[in-house]
Amino acid sequence: MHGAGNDFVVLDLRDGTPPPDAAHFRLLGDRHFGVGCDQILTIEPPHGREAHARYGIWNSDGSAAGQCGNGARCVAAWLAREDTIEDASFVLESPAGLHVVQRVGAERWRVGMGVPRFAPVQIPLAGFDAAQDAYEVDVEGERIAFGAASMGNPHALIEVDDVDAAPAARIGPALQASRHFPDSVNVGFTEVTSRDHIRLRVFERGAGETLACGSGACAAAAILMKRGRIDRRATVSLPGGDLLIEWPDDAAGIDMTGPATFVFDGVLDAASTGTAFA
Ligand SMILES: N[C@H](CCC[C@H](N)C(=O)O)C(=O)O
Repeated sequence: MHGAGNDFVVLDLRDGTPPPDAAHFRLLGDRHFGVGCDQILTIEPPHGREAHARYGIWNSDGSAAGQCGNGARCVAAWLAREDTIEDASFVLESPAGLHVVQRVGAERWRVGMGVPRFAPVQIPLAGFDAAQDAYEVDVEGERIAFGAASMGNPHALIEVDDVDAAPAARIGPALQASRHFPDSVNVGFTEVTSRDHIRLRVFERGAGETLACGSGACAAAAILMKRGRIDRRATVSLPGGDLLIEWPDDAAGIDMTGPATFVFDGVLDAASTGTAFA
């Protein structure tokens, strides 16, 4: 499946199949020796009673993640088809919490992504005590100014004049390796084009630059909305497609709306996980 070009292998593990180990996740994510994807999404029985199912997120380098916005929409679409869910909306559980998901079109879903967090300790961002609209650190001899937020996973955002010319492949890994981000970080580069539209590229933790990052779009919009740079309803244009982000006020959760597309279905051989995927 993919969400605006951010592609996934979805593993339905609700039959009790044990999740793959990190090596298998890396193999699944490998575009030459495996299936190939940015992240693997595991579907498991929920821990609580409110949710229909729980999803886990594994980057293609095998590392675990706390949130995946594009993945949430794909899991919702998978479950709606697999379990023939007729309800207009239902609840999913992720490592970041509970999310109401709602089909708003043939292949379009709205996801309640929760309240963004800005305290350095919640991101985590080391070396700063209190939340700031902008931080500055030295990276590779360059002074980098950025905003930071967590959607259940860490995000840094750098404003640029031309997003196409952003040094994502250089500054992305350098910021990820910085002592300021003990859990690494997803690095967004954004160009504000109007009060209700931004362009965004994201060099993701554990996957490199992807065609779209849902939690990154939420974090970028929240940082810019908090700075007063854009309105509380904005379109985020990523290389793989557009996402609509709505954040009525600082205490509210963020709603993200965007596509979820099936690519193919299959069953992995028993040597790997013996599980269906799409
Ligand atoms: N690379 C991210 C996880 C995937 C997020 C992204 N694909 C999304 O749609 O939010 C991390 O390690 O936090």
